[in-house]
Amino acid sequence: MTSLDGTAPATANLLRQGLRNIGDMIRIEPKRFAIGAFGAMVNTATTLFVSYVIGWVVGQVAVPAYENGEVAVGAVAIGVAALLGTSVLRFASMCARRIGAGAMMFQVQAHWRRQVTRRYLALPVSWHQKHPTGTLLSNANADVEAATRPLAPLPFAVGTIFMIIVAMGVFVTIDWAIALVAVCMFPVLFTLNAVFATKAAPRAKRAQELRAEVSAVGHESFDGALVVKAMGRETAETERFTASTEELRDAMIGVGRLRAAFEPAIAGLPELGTLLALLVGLARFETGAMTLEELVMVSFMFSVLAFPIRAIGWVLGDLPTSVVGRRRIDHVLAAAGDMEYGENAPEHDGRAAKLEFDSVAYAYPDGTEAIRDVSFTVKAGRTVALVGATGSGKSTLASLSARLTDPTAGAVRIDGVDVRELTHPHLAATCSLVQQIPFIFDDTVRSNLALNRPGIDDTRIWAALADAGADKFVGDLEDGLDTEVGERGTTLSGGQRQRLTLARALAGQPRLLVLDDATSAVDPKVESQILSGLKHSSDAASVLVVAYRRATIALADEVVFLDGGRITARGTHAELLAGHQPYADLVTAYEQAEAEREFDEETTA
Ligand SMILES: Nc1ncnc2c1ncn2[C@@H]1O[C@H](COP(=O)(O)OP(=O)(O)OP(=O)(O)O)[C@@H](O)[C@H]1O
Repeated sequence: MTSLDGTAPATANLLRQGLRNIGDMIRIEPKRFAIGAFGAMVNTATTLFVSYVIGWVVGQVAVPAYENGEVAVGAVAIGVAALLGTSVLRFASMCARRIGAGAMMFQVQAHWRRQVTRRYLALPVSWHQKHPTGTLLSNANADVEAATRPLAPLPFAVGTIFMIIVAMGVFVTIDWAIALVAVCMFPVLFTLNAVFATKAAPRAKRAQELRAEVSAVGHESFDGALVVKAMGRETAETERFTASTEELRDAMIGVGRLRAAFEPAIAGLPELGTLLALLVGLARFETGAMTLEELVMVSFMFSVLAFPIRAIGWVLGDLPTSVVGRRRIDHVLAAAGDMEYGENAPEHDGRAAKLEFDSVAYAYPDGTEAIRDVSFTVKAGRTVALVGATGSGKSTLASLSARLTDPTAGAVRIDGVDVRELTHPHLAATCSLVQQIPFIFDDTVRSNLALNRPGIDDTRIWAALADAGADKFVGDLEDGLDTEVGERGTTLSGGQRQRLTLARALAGQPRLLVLDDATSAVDPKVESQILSGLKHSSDAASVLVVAYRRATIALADEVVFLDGGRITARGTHAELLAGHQPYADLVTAYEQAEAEREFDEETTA
């Protein structure tokens, strides 16, 4: 596909793209498609055979009975046996058709969903920042379902095409005039489809966009449910959601109306064909060009074609939506900006790692220059505090340390190796970033800490909990490590959640720990205990900590002071306090804010 942005495909391309999409999906699930298509073909063959049997019974039983008044019992028995046998075969083949179609569709859906989510995980943070979660959910659900919609009726439609080909062969051998009537049906069928596709494609595109929008609005409203409630914005949020769902409803009704006009027209075609075939057949019968048996058989064939031909209408009717869905999936799959990992996994002795920033600059995709010419080192086993006013670039530096993103200039090195050269497992095992907003999975405490990483047993989990100051509260939980913590850890306090995410990082025994304001919700005394414990433990990791509290900052071996994305001062806390006024002002302001907060808490308690 040339365009990957989910735009409405031109009508001329739609059929080609839709068929290519179907071809791709058949290549994904050839066996299940083969089962469904084989079932459909056997089913249509039995349907055609019934036409033949009925024609034969009319010729061998009904006509002699009418003319001579005698019933040929043997012929009746053969007819009944043939009809019963084909009924059994029809039942079995219909099962194969339906099972093959359903299994194929769900397998292909699972395939696309895996591809899309794998891609999401490979794409950089900058890509995710531009794509709302609701839209991503819509890509993985609504778009995947839209792309695979033609698969449900596909084997039936393939069987129908087979049926038409066989029927055409029969018509041609019986009489050219009857064959002509059948042939005339197909140009009408394709003209109808072209008209439908022209009108449906832009509507289908809009409907898929709106599905994504509804999903994004819904996700945001549910995610921010507490803010919505606290601010009394329920009505406004409901109206916002209602507006987008109503637009989606109208778009879907628009597509439905078109289908409602298209499908009956397709279904009506064979009925018209049957009528025409009867008229032409009668005329040909009277001239002696056709026998009565042939006339009955041909009329019956036209009438049994009426229903299956709808399956072609269903597939064609789903094509515009499926092409739009597939384009939206391809848009995700083709998204660029992968973070390639290197091949280097240097040997180490398990002791703390050295982190080095060498003339690092970073600009966000929108052009905001967050970091400029930053150089400093966190020596092995040392603690460095990053201090700076809001927006000075602290979180950006923390993200660069853990390689959530790459610098636009300069290099970040761990133990002297550029982080871009390290393998992903090596980097993940070496460096742990703990962010201010903790993310807790809807699972047990144990699973949240271990995250299926090898070698993390209960002993290590309890040790990590102790280092993070979380062992006591986890020990007090009714089910201990087996306690389910709810979605995003809703059953825990903010400070408890932060301590669990810190313990999760520590359980992996990283050699470099990056704390981005990761203990802000923890009591200041406990925070100091945790950080001084980390600093003094025997297997101490190097620590880069974004800090706001004086006690935390004072624990650091060195302070790096950031202003507007640049380092404007470095030294110990005492040196900067005495010699760098902007630093002294900021730390004093932090201290006052902290004192006021504590006073407020004490007076409200
Ligand atoms: N996703 C983003 N896209 C564009 N600009 C961003 C993005 N994230 C941060 N910035 C900008 O980069 C600069 C540095 O932001 P950063 O979050 O690193 O600062 P910070 O020192 O951690 O701030 P705070 O103390 O408020 O957390 C700011 O000007 C900010 O507006």
